[in-house]
Amino acid sequence: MTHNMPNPPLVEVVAAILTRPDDSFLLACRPPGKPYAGYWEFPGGKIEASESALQALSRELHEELGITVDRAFPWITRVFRYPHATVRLQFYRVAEWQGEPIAREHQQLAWQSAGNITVSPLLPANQPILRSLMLPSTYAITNASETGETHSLHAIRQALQRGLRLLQIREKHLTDSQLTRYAQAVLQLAQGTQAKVLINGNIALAKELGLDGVHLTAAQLLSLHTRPEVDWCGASCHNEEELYHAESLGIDFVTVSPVCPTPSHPNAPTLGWRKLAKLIRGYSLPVYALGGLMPDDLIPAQEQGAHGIALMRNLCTSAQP
Ligand SMILES: Nc1nc2c([nH]c(=O)n2[C@H]2C[C@H](O)[C@@H](COP(=O)(O)OP(=O)(O)OP(=O)(O)O)O2)c(=O)[nH]1
Repeated sequence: MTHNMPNPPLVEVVAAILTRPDDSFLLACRPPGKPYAGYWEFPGGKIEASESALQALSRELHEELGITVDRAFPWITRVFRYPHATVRLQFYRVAEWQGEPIAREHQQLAWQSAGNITVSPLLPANQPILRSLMLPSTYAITNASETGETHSLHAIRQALQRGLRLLQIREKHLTDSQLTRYAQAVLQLAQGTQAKVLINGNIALAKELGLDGVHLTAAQLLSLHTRPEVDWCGASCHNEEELYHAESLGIDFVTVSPVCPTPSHPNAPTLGWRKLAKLIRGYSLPVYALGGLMPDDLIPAQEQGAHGIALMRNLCTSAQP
């Protein structure tokens, strides 16, 4: 005889990433009397039946921290199974608020940095969130095939000086030995900076040169059954199937493209902002919008739920990491 175990209830939760200009974000310690008391979490709480996620976010942040949310963007959504319940956590990045956060529920508060968390323990669901928060908002992609290597390396040097923190080497026209030399030159520029250097498609070369990781093409992504063993792994996605596969492999982040018309893929139908938003709503991985974008497109991309933007041609003019 088989027993059908009832599905645990799905609890809808909203949580806030409140970030200061130095990129530190606020964590709160769960007060005594709640499940997981003493664990650190992002401020937030359950969405009530009558509320939208955004309304719940505003209410919770007012109750817990005494602040008024002015502007918040949807970010990532993660489902996590606790023994007592399954929670769907909708994370929002709160871009603007009024007031200084104070602990209105006598909970401890701490501003933390993704690479250097000094409080513990964290709620178990939050570990992947911290990894996502290590990703910068701009992802640069090299374009030496169009500009020539000298110009490309010059642009990369300038972008690194301005604080670029994530870079993909994508040079499909180079021979193996040319690509190795170019990648070594990029690596040398990035040495001593905070930048992570990934390479498009070539897992073996990423390992051989000690790069920070690999960026999978969509075809390569679909052909894989396990995540490549590299520190950081991104993937190119264009549709639901690819997004789903990236999620199931435990990829760190994806690009979704093409959002706008771009010379590198002149005949590809573009998504536009609305379709991008629809495609990534409720998605669990950070998304970089890609295709024909300018640095000024960062806020529109984040308003649609993207983590940031990926830039190829407009790398030189990118002001922000
Ligand atoms: N606020 C918040 N909750 C989280 C995070 N990570 C995580 O797994 N959770 C889980 C823990 C809880 O099971 C659920 C949030 O429920 P809660 O009990 O804090 O909700 P609440 O503030 O509305 O409190 P209450 O109605 O139970 O008094 O989501 C996080 O970063 N922030």
